[in-house]
Amino acid sequence: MHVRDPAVLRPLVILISGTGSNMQAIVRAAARGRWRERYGAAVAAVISNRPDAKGLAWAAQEGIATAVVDHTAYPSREAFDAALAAAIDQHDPQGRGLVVLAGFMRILTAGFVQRYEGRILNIHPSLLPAFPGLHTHRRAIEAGCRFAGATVHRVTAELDHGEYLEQAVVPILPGDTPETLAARVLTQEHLIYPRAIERLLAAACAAEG
Ligand SMILES: Nc1nc2c(c(=O)[nH]1)N[C@@H](CN(C=O)c1ccc(C(=O)N[C@@H](CCC(=O)O)C(=O)O)cc1)CN2
Ligand SMILES: NCC(=O)N[C@@H]1O[C@H](COP(=O)([O-])[O-])[C@@H](O)[C@H]1O
Repeated sequence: MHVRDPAVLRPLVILISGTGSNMQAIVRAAARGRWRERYGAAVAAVISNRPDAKGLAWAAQEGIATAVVDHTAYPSREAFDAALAAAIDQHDPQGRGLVVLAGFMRILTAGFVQRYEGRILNIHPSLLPAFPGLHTHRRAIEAGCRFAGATVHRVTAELDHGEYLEQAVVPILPGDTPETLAARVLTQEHLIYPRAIERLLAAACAAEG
């Protein structure tokens, strides 16, 4: 007898700009952790602002819906964000899911952030509040830091400023380059991002059923 898949009440729409290794870690964690059965959650789509994002092909091979909203095709941030929101809403028409930034490299407007009222997550490759913005690993090394890491946080209009949900710390080793440090941090990112998402899903289920 075919058992109907449980309804997806909480779609996860993942935004990427490149490799999408965090997206892949989330997809794997969702399957391994049976998020659909346990929380009514599933990765509904992977959307990129860059047509050449390698993560799109991986997601498509997994049978996940993909889309490109190319930021270079729009005259303003507001126009891009409006097109991005329309693409997201196709996969979460009830607005009950999460928008998961995973290596997504565009600053979102305040209007976009307000539209998703606290349902946008991001992973940032530093121990916030240290080193918001770009080139975090080079900056940490140049600052002589002994530790680096990553932060999962809620997205606000202010860059890399929202509530922290998870953090991971790694040592900066003698001779580290931005590339060697990035690889060490990325390993931890792949652990804390799925963990943060699952905690939010479990809490939402407990609160809403
Ligand atoms: N409103 C917000 N938007 C975004 C946030 C946020 O916290 N609030 N997080 C970022 C992710 N991010 C760091 O974690 C980040 C991404 C991109 C940039 C940036 O300067 N982008 C440039 C373009 C860079 C490029 O295309 O390579 C830009 O948008 O002009 C800074 C931080 C995602 N959005
Ligand atoms: N400011 C955003 C940012 O720098 N995000 C960073 O992009 C890298 C690649 O992610 P990916 O392998 O998941 O595409 C990750 O280290 C992520 O923290």
